[in-house]
Amino acid sequence: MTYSVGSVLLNSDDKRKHVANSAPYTVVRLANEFGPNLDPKAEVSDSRAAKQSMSEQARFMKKLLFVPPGVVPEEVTDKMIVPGSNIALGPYAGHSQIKMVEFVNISGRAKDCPKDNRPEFAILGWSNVGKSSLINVLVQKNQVALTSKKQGKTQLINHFLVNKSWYIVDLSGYGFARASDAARTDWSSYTKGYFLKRDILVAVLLLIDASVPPQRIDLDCSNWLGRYNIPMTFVFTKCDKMKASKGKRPDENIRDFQELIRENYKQHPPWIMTSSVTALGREELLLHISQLRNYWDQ
Ligand SMILES: Nc1nc2c(ncn2[C@@H]2O[C@H](COP(=O)(O)OP(=O)(O)OP(=O)(O)O)[C@@H](O)[C@H]2O)c(=O)[nH]1
Ligand SMILES: [Mg+2]
Repeated sequence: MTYSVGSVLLNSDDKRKHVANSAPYTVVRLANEFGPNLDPKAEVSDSRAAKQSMSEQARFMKKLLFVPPGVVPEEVTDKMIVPGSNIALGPYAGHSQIKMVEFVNISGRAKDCPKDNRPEFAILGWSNVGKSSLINVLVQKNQVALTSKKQGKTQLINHFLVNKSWYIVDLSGYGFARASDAARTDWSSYTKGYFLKRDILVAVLLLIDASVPPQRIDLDCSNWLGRYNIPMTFVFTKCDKMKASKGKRPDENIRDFQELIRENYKQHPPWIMTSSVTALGREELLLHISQLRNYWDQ
C-alpha cells in the first residue's frame, strides 16, 4: 500500500503535518556507502556511463534526503547532511544541549498527559530495542528512564520535561513478550489513542534494532504511523554491535529495512544511526530534534 506523506501542506496550520511533509527523504549517507544503486565497486566501463551513473546517484540521493523546514532541496550540500543519516540540517537547527531534565508525569492515556502545550517527541519501539537507554544517553543521566534486561518494563506514557521547554516521552514497548496479555491489549487502546489525539506531538522517534534483520512489527508500526500521517524519524539503535558474529552488520540491516519500506512512502522519513553504548548519533539526533522543535516553536 502507498501512503502519501509527501505533499507539503503550506497552508495548513498543523505544523505537525508540515514537519512530516516538508521532507523529501532518505538514504543519503547510507546510499553513499551501502545503497543498492550506489555500489562504489560497481564497474562502469566508460566515462559517459560513469557520469550518467553519477547523476542517477545524485537524483536518487536527493530523493532520499530529509530536507528540513526552511531549506530548498536543490540547495542542500554535502556539508549539511548529518553523518550516519539522511538528515540535512537547516536554519532551525541549534540549541540542542540538554541542561535540565525532570521526570514529570506518568499517564495512562492521552487525556492524562501534561496540558501545558509544550512540544513533545515520543520514543517508540519494540520492547528491549533500547528506548530507555537512548533517553538516558540523550539526557546524559543514568536512571532517568528505567532500563531493564527484562522486557516490558516501561508500560505507560512517561513524560520527561527538558530545559523546561519540551518533552521527551518514553512509551511502552509494543509486542512485549513477557508482559501480560492485559498490558498488550492496553497498548492498542492507550498508545494508539495517544498518537491520534496528541496535537503537540512533533514527531515519533521510532527505534529499530539495527543488530537484527528487519522485523515485521517495526514495518507494521511504521506503516501504521504513515497511514495516519504521523511524523516519524527512524532511530536505528545498537549500531555499536558491528562485530556481531552471526548475521548481517547493522548497516546491512538498515539498508534492508530501507529497501522494504521505500515503496510505502512518497518521501522517505528521516533516519539516523545511534548507539547508547558509544553515544554514536547523540549530538546529531539532538540537532535534528532541535530543528523540528525550533520550527514548531516559532
Ligand atoms: N549494545 C547495545 N545494547 C543496548 C543499546 N541500547 C540498549 N541496549 C541494551 O538493550 C537492553 C534493553 O534496553 P532498554 O533501554 O531497557 O530497552 P527498552 O526499549 O526501554 O525496553 P522496554 O522498556 O522493556 O520496552 C538493555 O540490556 C540495554 O543495555 C545499544 O545502543 N547498544
Ligand atoms: Mg524502557
